[in-house]
Amino acid sequence: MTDDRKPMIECRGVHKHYGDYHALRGIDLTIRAGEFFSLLGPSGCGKTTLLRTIAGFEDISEGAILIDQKHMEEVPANKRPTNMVFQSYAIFPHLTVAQNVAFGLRRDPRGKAEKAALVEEALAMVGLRGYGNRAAHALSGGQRQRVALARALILKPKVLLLDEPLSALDRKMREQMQVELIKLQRQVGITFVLVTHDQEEALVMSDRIAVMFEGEIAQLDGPEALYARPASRRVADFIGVMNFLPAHILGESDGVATVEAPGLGVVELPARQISRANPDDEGPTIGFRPETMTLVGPNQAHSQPRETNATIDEVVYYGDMTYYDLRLDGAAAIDGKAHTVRISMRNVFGRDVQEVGTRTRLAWSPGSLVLFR
Ligand SMILES: Nc1ncnc2c1ncn2[C@@H]1O[C@H](COP(=O)(O)OP(=O)(O)OP(=O)(O)O)[C@@H](O)[C@H]1O
Repeated sequence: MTDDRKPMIECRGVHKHYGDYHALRGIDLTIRAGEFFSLLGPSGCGKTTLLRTIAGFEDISEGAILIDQKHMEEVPANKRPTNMVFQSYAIFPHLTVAQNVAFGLRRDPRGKAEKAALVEEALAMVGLRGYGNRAAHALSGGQRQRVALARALILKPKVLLLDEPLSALDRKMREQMQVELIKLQRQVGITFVLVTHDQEEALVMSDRIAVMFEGEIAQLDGPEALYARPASRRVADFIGVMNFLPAHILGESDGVATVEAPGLGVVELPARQISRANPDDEGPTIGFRPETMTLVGPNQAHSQPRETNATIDEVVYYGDMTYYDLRLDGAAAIDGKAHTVRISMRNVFGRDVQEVGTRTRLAWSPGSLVLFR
């Protein structure tokens, strides 16, 4: 899919050093106008640093950052067309909700009545219409974060930068706010850049995601591509659960690799299922997601092209789902190791959860495999 929306944020060869520490190592990135973009990675990977350099809270050591096609080198944070929402809501508990939101307009020359109307509009946007006179200290965590959002949006920035804005909320509230943030972003059309270490949150909310490790972007893709075709084992491991089996490459022609993997036999994988070379990886590996293979009962029909016999080693019941750890038949024959893989099955009415020790069949398709090489 081509995207002809204009670039809103461009990072060109951005490096950041803190003394001897090299926190950003050559970031090249274009975020388009109106995109919901996430920076995702483990603690310390540099995602917050990157966000803060875009905001202008940190200088960069090398490279360039452009916002709305203008160089930001000489532009201080308060003159950039960006606004930031922090993890800790940073609202003033002794002020009312409306006073907190109006704080975003403190340097704005408009009159009192006009400002009050803008405050009302911003509160309506975040679902807090009529809350203006409440005391901020009496709000719930989710409501406080809405106030912080309203305060950031009232200035109508071109870019909203969000630094783990939902991480202080409990799970239910977080999921609710995720959906509301998506709706809000569509409604206002502002470019959102979200920093998160929560892969599920990034998948749920983003148009595109940059996965970062150690100051570098490991992969930049849409959620589905990132999940289905991770560029390396490390990305695959960070985004959800993936099974890995050592693979033996028997041959390759016209971009199609013929590969043997323990328990799976010989498969042919086209180029789109082969992930780019990655220096971290140890030897060729086959990967697949737990939900791409299915347990089938002794007489049960299935429509998958391939089948492997297996023994159930472990069962973990989650209510809506069950995870099964399986030992694949024939797996040990190849390298003498018993390879276990994890399969997830949605629990449906009328289908029993299988027990440990049960012999079973596993139905699968080569189309769900990824080769890392
Ligand atoms: N002001 C600073 N001085 C020195 N080192 C810093 C400074 N700010 C960040 N760092 C280091 O840079 C690295 C990246 O930090 P950053 O906060 O960007 O990571 P992160 O991916 O956002 O992680 P987290 O989710 O834990 O905040 C870390 O190792 C951190 O210790």
